[in-house]
Amino acid sequence: MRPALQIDNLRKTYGSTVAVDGVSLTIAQGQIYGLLGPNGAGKTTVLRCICTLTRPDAGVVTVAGVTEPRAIRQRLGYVAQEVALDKVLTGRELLNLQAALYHLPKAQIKERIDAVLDLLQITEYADKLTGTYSGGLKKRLDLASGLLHQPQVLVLDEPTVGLDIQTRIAIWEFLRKLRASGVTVLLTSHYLEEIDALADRVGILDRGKVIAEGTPEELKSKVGGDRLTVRIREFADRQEAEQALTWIRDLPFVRSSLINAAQGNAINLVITPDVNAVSKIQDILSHAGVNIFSLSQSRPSLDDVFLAATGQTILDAEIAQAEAIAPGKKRR
Ligand SMILES: Nc1ncnc2c1ncn2[C@@H]1O[C@H](COP(=O)(O)OP(=O)(O)OP(=O)(O)O)[C@@H](O)[C@H]1O
Repeated sequence: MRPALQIDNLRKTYGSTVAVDGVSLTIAQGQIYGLLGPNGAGKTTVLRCICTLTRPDAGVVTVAGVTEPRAIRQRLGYVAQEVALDKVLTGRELLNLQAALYHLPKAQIKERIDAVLDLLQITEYADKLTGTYSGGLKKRLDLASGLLHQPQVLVLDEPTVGLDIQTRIAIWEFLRKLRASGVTVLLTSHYLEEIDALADRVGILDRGKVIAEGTPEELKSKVGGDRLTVRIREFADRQEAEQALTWIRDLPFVRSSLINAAQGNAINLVITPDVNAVSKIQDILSHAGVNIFSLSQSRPSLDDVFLAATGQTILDAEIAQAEAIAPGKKRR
């Protein structure tokens, strides 16, 4: 079957910054595809190139078989990370404006607006000013707006950032329903669990390149091993974590170890699965007089996939990026 979306060797630079460095992806119809990566990895730039809002320096974007920008826009809906809603308009007025921008046939406009309001369950708010909307309601209106012209592909940039957990789950459910109706969804997120829960396939971006691609299960099983996290205290200092690590890093079942600054200097171990590792480590550290705040074993996560490919966790990559932009200050 023809892919819903294909990107070949996309490249985009801003001055000396290479935002997207040769990205190629193929997304099958009716899938939810997740693009994961730390801040600054190039996710938004990839989406903007796909949606014809940014012209790439090189590469080809094909949406449902077409490459011409106007034809792409007809087949694709885009919901940006933050949409500046005009607060003096009602939801319905904004959708009418959007319908005009998409040149929807006049006879169909009311029916389409009613349909998307119903789909997003916001009919009762449609005639209220958007200035009074909550964050979740605004996002639903954005989604309604992106779906107004019945696109085959819906592209969403961080659709749940800043939303409370109930609203996030409601949006996940909605995206699953959309997939079931045959719409292809491409979304970015730096919430690992969101991509893991939602995406059929995932592309992990770092510094403008795809560093891993596949189903979440494939990617996680490829990195292999179980994860064991030891926390000496909730926020340990690095030195005491390093000291504790000397007691355990040479155990036969420990494959690799690191001290995770973003997790309060927790000790992260990759271990051979199916060993009684937790109790062994507990015994050794207790004998050594090392305090244990928590000790847990888990299967690899998508963050471990990122870690295996780049040597740092997504959060550490974001902290490093923030430091590079404004030394000594946090970006978010
Ligand atoms: N218009 C622009 N002008 C200059 N540099 C830009 C521009 N847009 C993006 N960049 C740079 O390109 C790189 C990739 O940015 P992009 O926004 O695509 O990343 P991202 O993964 O979406 O991150 P975020 O989650 O923070 O939006 C970053 O280094 C960013 O600073």
